Amino acid sequence: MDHPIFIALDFATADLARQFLKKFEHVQPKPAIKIGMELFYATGPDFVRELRQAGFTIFLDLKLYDIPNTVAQAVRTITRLDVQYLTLHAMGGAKMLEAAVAAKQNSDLKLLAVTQLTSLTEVEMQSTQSTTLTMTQSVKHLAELAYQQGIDGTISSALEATPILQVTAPEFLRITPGIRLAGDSADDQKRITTPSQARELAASGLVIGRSITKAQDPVTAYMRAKKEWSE
Ligand SMILES: O=c1ccn([C@@H]2O[C@H](COP(=O)(O)O)[C@@H](O)[C@H]2O)c(=O)[nH]1
Repeated sequence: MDHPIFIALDFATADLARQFLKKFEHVQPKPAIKIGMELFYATGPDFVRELRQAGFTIFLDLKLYDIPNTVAQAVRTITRLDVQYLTLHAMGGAKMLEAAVAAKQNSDLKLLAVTQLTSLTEVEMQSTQSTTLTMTQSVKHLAELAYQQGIDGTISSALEATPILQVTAPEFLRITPGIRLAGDSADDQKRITTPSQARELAASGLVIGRSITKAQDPVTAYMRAKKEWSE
C-alpha cells in the first residue's frame, strides 16, 4: 500500500469497532486501520489478531516511550502480533530508537517515530519542553534523529512533512494525523490540514479519526478523504 489512509478506530469496545467496520464491508480495498491506546487497552492483543485475520492492514499506535531495554522487549513481543506499523516517541532518544530497530529483527514491521503531537501549538511545545526551537526546527531535529537510527518514518503534522523530507529521504514515511475535512469543527487538534493540503505538503500517509468515525455517513467521509488525497 503506497499512500495509505489509516482510519483511527478510537472506540471504547471491540463491539463498537466491529459495528463501525461493518459499514465498510463492501469497500475494496479494505481501509487500513489504526488501533490506539483506547481500543488496545480495552481489548488487548486478541482483538488485534481478529482484525488482522479479517485482512486489515494494522497500525498499532502505542507510542512506546521508556528505557531502551523495555522498549526493545515490547517491540519483540509486538512483532509476533503481525501488525504492519507501530509508533514510539522520538523523544525517547537515540539509544531507545536504536534498540527498537534492533528488536524488530527481520520482521516487516515499520516503526514510526512520533515527533511533536499534533495537539500541541508551538507555544505549548516551547513552554512544556523549555526550548526556544520553533515547531519546525524541533520536528526536523527529531525526524533526523529517528532517520539516523534506522526508523522507517515519522508521525507529525502535515505542516512539517516538507521540512522532514529535506532532512531525511523520500522513502522515509511521513505519516500525518491532524487531518480534518473542510467544514469540520475545531477540537483538540492544533496543527491541522485537509487531505489535499497534506498531499501538497508531501505527506506520505494520513491518519483520520473523528472526521470519519463521527461523520453521519463514515463511508462517504472516507471516500471524500480518499478522493482528495489521491487527486
Ligand atoms: O501527533 C499525533 C499522534 C497520534 N495521533 C493519533 O491520531 C488519531 C487522530 O484522530 P482524530 O480523531 O482524527 O483527531 C488519534 O488516534 C490520535 O491518538 C494524533 O492525533 N496526533
